[in-house]
This record gives sequence, structure tokens and C-alpha cells, in this order.
Amino acid sequence: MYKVIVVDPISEEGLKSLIDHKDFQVDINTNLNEEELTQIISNYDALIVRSQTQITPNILSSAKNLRVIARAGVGVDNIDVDCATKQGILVINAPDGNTISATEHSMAMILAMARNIPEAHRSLQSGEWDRKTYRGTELYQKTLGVIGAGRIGLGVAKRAQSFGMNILAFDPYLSSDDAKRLEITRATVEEIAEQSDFITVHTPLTPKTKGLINEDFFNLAKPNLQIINVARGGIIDEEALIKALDDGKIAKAALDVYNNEPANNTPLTQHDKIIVTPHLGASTIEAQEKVAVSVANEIIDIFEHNNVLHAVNAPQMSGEVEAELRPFVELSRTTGEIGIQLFDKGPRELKIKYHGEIALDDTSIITRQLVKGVLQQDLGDHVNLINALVLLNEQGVTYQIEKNSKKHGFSNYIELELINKEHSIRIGSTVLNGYGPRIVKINDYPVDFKPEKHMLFIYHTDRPGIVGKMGQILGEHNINIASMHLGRHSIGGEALMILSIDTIASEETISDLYAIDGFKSIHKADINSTFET
Ligand SMILES: NC(=O)C1=CN([C@@H]2O[C@H](COP(=O)(O)OP(=O)(O)OC[C@H]3O[C@@H](n4cnc5c(N)ncnc54)[C@H](O)[C@@H]3O)[C@@H](O)[C@H]2O)C=CC1
Ligand SMILES: O=C(O)C(=O)COP(=O)(O)O
Repeated sequence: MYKVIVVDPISEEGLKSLIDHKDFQVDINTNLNEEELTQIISNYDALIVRSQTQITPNILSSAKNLRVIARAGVGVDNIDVDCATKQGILVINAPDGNTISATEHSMAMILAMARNIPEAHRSLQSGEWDRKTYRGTELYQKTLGVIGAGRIGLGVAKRAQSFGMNILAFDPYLSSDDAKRLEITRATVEEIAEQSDFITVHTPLTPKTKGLINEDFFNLAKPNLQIINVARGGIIDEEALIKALDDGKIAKAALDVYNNEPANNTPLTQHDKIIVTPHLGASTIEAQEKVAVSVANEIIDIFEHNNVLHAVNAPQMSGEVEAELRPFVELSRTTGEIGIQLFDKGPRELKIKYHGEIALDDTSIITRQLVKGVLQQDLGDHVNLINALVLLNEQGVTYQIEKNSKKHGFSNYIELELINKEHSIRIGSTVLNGYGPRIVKINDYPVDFKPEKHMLFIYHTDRPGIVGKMGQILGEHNINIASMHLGRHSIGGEALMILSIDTIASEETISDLYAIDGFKSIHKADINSTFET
């Protein structure tokens, strides 16, 4: 039974598939403080949040059994994702469940601000009939600057176009083709500052976007500028905003999000030229149901089928590409395990080469599997696909990836090289049509074997009688040989023997094998990962 805790208010109707599932127990407790959550989190396999609960390193350090944190929404800035990643906890979100609601809320804010609706409403409720003070502005033929042209930004742009607005957009990922097709003009942040009558921000909060709209920006702005933020508090510098409004550098603002939430104690909510809502962008019946359905179904899929659709801190694992890559994924972990056992000391560097068609695919999952295999010998189960690269970095090991879509003898070829100051080792692998995963190269030795659970790699001088002696010693130690492969450069020259054996070879067995004249170095490789062809 998997245990899931829901700590923010989330549609129970949307969570129904999880609540009704026989393999899941769902506890809903939306009143926990940090200390209380820290105390109970080790009981849970999955945690569901919205933006309210801060998932801190403190909580995560106690989350010994937590495998998944699911954000029923988009922004994950309330979750310490780096810390979760280091601990191997998968973070997922529901990236499109609330897009329409946040888009519509942004339009509502623009319209409410342009037409003074909240102020006029308040005035009329207080008994006034003032048609002069609340004269507004049309959107028609005005310029809207969109910073962050993703799902919501483009949704706002499309709706604003239907009001006859011209759209300028800044987003490093907005291609000129897409901009042309969408009839949007790409612009720099400065151009947007200078030319816009309205501005809306729709980026995530990142070190790059924090304070993106600041005093310098407002100094470039037109005095009639009206600006909204339905993305994240902090993208617009709050102090600079108040100053720009007070100094008449810009006209108005509308905010749904704040540096500190709940925003009970800030001049922003009292300012005459700012209209405010308490982070309501995603607060509709429809959005809440959609995000809840999305995280509930994905949690089930992750625990039951290991399928991840909306990973924030891991490569995606589903669909056609995954089916194509699956044999390589399993082979790679094994290759990493073999590699580290053939290497005497810790590597300082890994080089990973992808040759052939596979070079055209997203191979990040394979890279992580190779690294996981390498680290697993020392770090055991702690290392997983989420934290493999972080842990590699922590071990002071760098990695490089080389991709070449030209064939390297095989239609697909993956090579792992482990390097330190003294030496390096290269292991080449492929998946052969009809034959499955194969190791096809060890350093310069061409080989061809299917990795098995227990193997011996013996570097020796090629000479007659050596195999018989080895068979005899293994027999004396009650070790059965399942298969044997030889790679050699020339007759009588240096050679590599690879044995699959049915049981683990003891240190005593290895030391007896060293007595054979011509055996130079012997490495055991015992594979932890389950390996299927
Ligand atoms: N107020 C609310 O209730 C809600 C707020 N949001 C917030 O809205 C924001 C956007 O959400 P979506 O559109 O769904 O995300 P998205 O991921 O579809 O779009 C974000 C866009 O920002 C762009 N971007 C990233 N860094 C940038 C930079 N430095 N400069 C310019 N563009 C940059 C990305 O390229 C991407 O196109 C998020 O911060 C999210 O948390 C989302 C839903 C509800
Ligand atoms: O999805 C987002 O990023 C939001 O900001 C919505 O936040 P909420 O789920 O309403 O707390």
C-alpha cells in the first residue's frame, strides 16, 4: 500500500482515482506547519502540494520514504527542487491544468485595471456616483508586452489580439517562425519597456527573472504603462514598482502574486494605483479539478508502471521513444556497473559517446543510467535516475557527452569511458536486432557477449593450455562456467577472456587464478541491476 499525503486544499473530486485506488492510502491534512509535516513525512511515499506549503530542506531531510512530490499546478518555487533532486525524490507538476484559468484571470486583471472596475465598485458601494474619476482606457490598438511566451503568455497574447491589441513578446524560446505564425513581434525587454501600453509577465521565478522588471525598466517605460503580474511575486521588483507608481513613471499595476504570501502586510495591497487579488489565477472549479486529476493519475502511473509524464527534475519516461530506448536503458546501467568494476580506482571523468541513430534521440535517461551503474557500487540504492548526475558532481567526477549520428559499425553504439590520471577504460555496447544487448568492445578488444549477473574479466597472454587450467581451478571452487568469450589482438599476444559464471567468485578463487602463468589481471563484475534481454 502506497501512502500519499495532501497538504494543500485540492479538489477531492479530481483526486478520486487515487482515493478510490486499492493500492493507495490518501491522507488529507491541510493544516500542518513545517514542524508537524517534518514529523510525519517519513510515513509517506508521495506528497501533493499547491503553492501554499513550503517544502523545505528540513522537511525533505526527514522524508526517508518519499519518492514523489506532486505539484497540483505549474510553479514549483515553493519546493526546494535542488534538495529533492539530491535526495533522489522525483518532482512532478501539472503544467497545463490551470493554463486557461490563469490566462483568463490575466485578462480579467488587464480589463479590471484598464476600466477601474474595483475602484468604481468600491466607490458606488460607498454611496457615490462618480463617472468622471473612473474613466478608463481602451485596449484596442494598444501595445501589450508579454514577457514569457509559454502556455499562459501565449494564451493572453491570443485573447488580447482579439481585442485588437498589438503584441510584443520576449522569450528566449519563442522562435521567429512561431512569432510570425502567431502575428507576434519579438522584442527585447528594453523594447517592451519603451513601447508597451500594457505589460504582462508569465515566466517562472528563477534567478534570471527575479527582479527582471526593476527601476531601470520603469525608467524606460511610458507614463501611461499599466502592468500586471499573475506569474510569481518577485519578477516585478515590489519596491521599484511602488516607487515607479508614486513618481508617476508608470500609471497602474494589477497583482495576483507577491514576494511573501499570504500578502497581509505589504503596502502593495493598500496602494491606490494597484489592484490586487490573493493568488487566484488557478482558483477555478475547472482548473482545480484538472490539476488534481493530472497529479492523481500520474502518481498512479509512476508507482504502477514507472511512467513519468511531467517530471520537473528528471528526463521524461514514456511513449514511443521510451519503448525504442528501453533495451539501451537496461544495458546502460549494466555497462556502468561493469565499467566501475573493471576500473581500479575512482574515475575523475566519464566520457559517453552515442553513435548512430540513437544520437538523434534524447539520451539523457541513458546517460543517467550509465552514471547510476557507475555510482551504484559505492552508493548503493541511494543513487537513482533523479540524483545520479548531482551525486556524480558531488563525487568530483565530470562527464562529457559526444554524439555522432554516423554509424560506428553498428546501427547504434554507446561507449562509456572511465578516466583518471593513471588510466582509462572504454566499454562499447549495442543492441543487436534479434540478439538483444551486447558488450562489443572493451578498450581496443573487439568482444561480443551478453552481460550476465556474475562475470570475470581476465587480461592474459594468449597461450595454449591456459583455458584448461582456469577451468580446473574454477571447478575446484565449485564454480560453473556458463559462457566464455575471448578477445585478442594477435596470436600469442595480449588477450582478454570474459567468463560468465553461475556464482560469485570469492577472493580465494581469484587469488588461485592468479597462480596461472600468463594471467595478468583479473576483475570480477557482479551486476546488481536486473537484466532482461
Ligand atoms: N497566478 C497563478 O495562480 C498562476 C501562476 N502561474 C505562473 O505562471 C508562470 C507561467 O506559467 P506557464 O505559462 O504555464 O509556464 P510555461 O513554462 O508554459 O511558460 C513559461 C515561459 O517563460 C519563458 N521564460 C523562462 N525564463 C525566461 C526569461 N528569463 N525571460 C523570458 N522568458 C522566460 C519560458 O521560455 C516559457 O516559454 C509560472 O511562473 C507559473 O507558476 C501559473 C498558473 C497559475
Ligand atoms: O500553478 C501555479 O503556478 C500557481 O501559481 C497556482 O497556484 P495555486 O495552485 O493556486 O496555489
